[in-house]
Amino acid sequence: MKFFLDTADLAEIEEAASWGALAGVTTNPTLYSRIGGKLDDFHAHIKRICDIVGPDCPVSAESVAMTRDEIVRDGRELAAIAPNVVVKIPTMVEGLAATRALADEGIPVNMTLCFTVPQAILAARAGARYISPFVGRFDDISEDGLAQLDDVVRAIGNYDFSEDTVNGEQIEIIAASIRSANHVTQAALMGADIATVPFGILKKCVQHPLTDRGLESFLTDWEKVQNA
Ligand SMILES: O=P(O)(O)OC[C@H]1O[C@](O)(CO)[C@@H](O)[C@@H]1O
Repeated sequence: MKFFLDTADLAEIEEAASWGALAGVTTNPTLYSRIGGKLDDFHAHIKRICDIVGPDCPVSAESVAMTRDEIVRDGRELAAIAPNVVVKIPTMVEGLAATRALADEGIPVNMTLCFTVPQAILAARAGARYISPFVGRFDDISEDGLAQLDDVVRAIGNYDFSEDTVNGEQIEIIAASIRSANHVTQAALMGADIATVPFGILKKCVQHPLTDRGLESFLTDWEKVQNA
């Protein structure tokens, strides 16, 4: 499984990128608004993210347009920002149609707001390169977000979508709306290709109390060696 960072915060992206294990970034309108993002700076901001993570890390930037033609226009503009931009499009009829059009132009799409297996299969058939089932938001309505993610991973794994995607590339499932390190564990056990995680959760994925305790005792014992 790969780790993507789910944020629009440049400092968080810089720090996570410096850890050496970051494979991509996802943003959405809420995350951009949370950092005080302005409309006329949006493209420049996505470019800054692309520059930080480098050309091998996909950066998802979301279209908020509601019609096929507007989404396609938005998608082309977003894709022109940098070669690693992935256009994020909501799972809806106009979004599927726009995904097909963009995929046919070789532009990768991350189909977002995906909650069910039929939605995921339609996204795949429309040419999406990434599909983002939401875990936490499903839990929020007293459903089982992890079970739903598992269903999507298995259903997509049942078929060959290489004729549907850009250049026959393999579809990757992004476990999204991740709220805990355990969500990451379960997503990995299910075989989700990617988990996109907020910075706070990424830090929790690194930490463990036994690691801290073990480190403390190793340092204390090493002190003793030095003073022996
Ligand atoms: O439910 P949350 O925590 O707001 O997460 C929403 C999810 O939507 C996304 O836009 C999907 O990629 C991610 O940015 C995020 O993981």
